[in-house]
Amino acid sequence: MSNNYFNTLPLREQLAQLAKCRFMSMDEFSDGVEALKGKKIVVIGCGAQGLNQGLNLRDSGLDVSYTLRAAAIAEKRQSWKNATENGFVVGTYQELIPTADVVLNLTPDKQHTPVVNEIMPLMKKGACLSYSHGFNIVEEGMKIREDLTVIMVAPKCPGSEVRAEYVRGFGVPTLIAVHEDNDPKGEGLALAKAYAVGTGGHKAGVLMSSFIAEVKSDLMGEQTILCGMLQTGSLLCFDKMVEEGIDPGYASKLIQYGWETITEALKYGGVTNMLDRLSNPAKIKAFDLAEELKEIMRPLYNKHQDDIIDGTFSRVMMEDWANDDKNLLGWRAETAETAFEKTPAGDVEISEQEFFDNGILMVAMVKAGVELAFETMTAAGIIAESAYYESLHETPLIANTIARKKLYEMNATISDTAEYGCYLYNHACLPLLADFMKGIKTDVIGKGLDTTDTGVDNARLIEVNAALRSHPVEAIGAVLRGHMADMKKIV
Ligand SMILES: NC(=O)C1=CN([C@@H]2O[C@H](COP(=O)(O)OP(=O)(O)OC[C@H]3O[C@@H](n4cnc5c(N)ncnc54)[C@H](OP(=O)(O)O)[C@@H]3O)[C@@H](O)[C@H]2O)C=CC1
Ligand SMILES: CC[C@](O)(C(C)=O)C(=O)O
Ligand SMILES: [Mg+2]
Ligand SMILES: [Mg+2]
Repeated sequence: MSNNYFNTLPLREQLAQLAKCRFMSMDEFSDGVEALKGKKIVVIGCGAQGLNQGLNLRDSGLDVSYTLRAAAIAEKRQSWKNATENGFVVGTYQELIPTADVVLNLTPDKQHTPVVNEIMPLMKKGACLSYSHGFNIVEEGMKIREDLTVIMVAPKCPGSEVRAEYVRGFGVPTLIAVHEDNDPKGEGLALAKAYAVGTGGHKAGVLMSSFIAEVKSDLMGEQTILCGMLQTGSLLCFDKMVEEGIDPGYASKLIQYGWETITEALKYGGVTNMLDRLSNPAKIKAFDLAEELKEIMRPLYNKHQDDIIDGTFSRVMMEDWANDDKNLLGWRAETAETAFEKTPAGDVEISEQEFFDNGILMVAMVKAGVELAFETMTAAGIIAESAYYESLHETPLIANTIARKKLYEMNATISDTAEYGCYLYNHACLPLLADFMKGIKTDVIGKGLDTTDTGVDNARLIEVNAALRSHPVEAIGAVLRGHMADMKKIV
């Protein structure tokens, strides 16, 4: 029976845990991966995070092997292929867990309780168990053997991009935590820091966080701006363009590659830079559309955050787990049947600037989603640094997956937990924006403003520019991006 750990805490402790967030300076990682050198790291699960984190850790000089459930080995499943084709040792729980110094639990959240109950008896005394998301500890109240160290190293990024950014010589923002109930030898922090260096996270930024702060922000970011907004925006923008007579192939390409292009500007220079890429009339138009979108969607963002904080979201999702993922699988099938997903990107040239000029509504949706998610998280007690990584910085990393193979790739790469939350949001947001979309024409999605006159009212432009620059996500973003010297250009 799950026992929501967060809900057992007094408000005072809940607020303290939500506010746990300290940006760690680079010199705190001067020991590199030393704390993990010579230790046997055994990863359970070779999926999105498992494979990509393992590749990074091995490239960082660490001893990594995979333990998979017997069926995965016997049936040579994709996870077995992922591990063996990349030259990793693969073994059963009985073969590898007893020798492990550190076990990385990178199985789906739905499986954490049975998996941890199965492997815990096999773990040697004083070993370490690691998670990349706090759901099992916080939302299910999992209790871990007292002699085991429990840590979390959570990349704020889809598994595929954890690897891609590492290979580029960069990394992805990462939250680390040591479970206060399980740090018997006081080595949890050293292990978590070495693990973060091993995945390359220290090059992008690492926050000293808590299991609670990570869960309550991660669930919010993934359900709203990161996956939900991009899914809803893709479907609404595509259908509107086709309805208005835009070539479906062009519409498909503008969206599939547009999110990546416009959010690359976001990654480098925040919301301000993204809007500065528009002409002055288009910037003002995008600003006004975003203000309208924020007003319409704010109650939905608040509901998602409220349901995450009080455990309603987790309870409802776990009911679906108990019902064999009926909703998750149904919504996944529905998404596959959408016109956007079924229309290949056309063989048409779209310049980098054209994605901005013809995607004014997409720019507005990203602005509205990033700002709303940031505002809602910080209002719920999440600290600005964490909210920035979970809203603004991760959006382009999700957009990279859509550029590869549309919503299919995004939903296949993110966790099942995130996918479920994305569909939940999409189901609520599509009807919520129906009236708003009635007023949308091709000047803001598909064709661009039909004027060559780029004149604007000075006072209004000054007001818009000041508002852009004064949003709190911009201030914290400038500081955190200042630590991202190794960030590499993707588009
Ligand atoms: N996906 C992402 O980008 C992110 C995920 N996370 C977190 O990382 C963790 C892993 O998620 P993710 O990488 O998406 O997972 P995936 O669904 O991509 O991979 C699941 C892996 O676990 C194995 N597995 C599934 N069920 C079981 C089971 N009952 N027993 C043993 N192994 C099992 C699968 O192997 P097989 O089915 O072949 O046996 C596969 O190897 C989660 O806690 C998630 O919240 C955190 C940040 C981002
Ligand atoms: C955005 C979804 C995510 O939290 C992630 C990639 O960070 C997940 O759970 O997959
Ligand atoms: Mg996440
Ligand atoms: Mg997540």
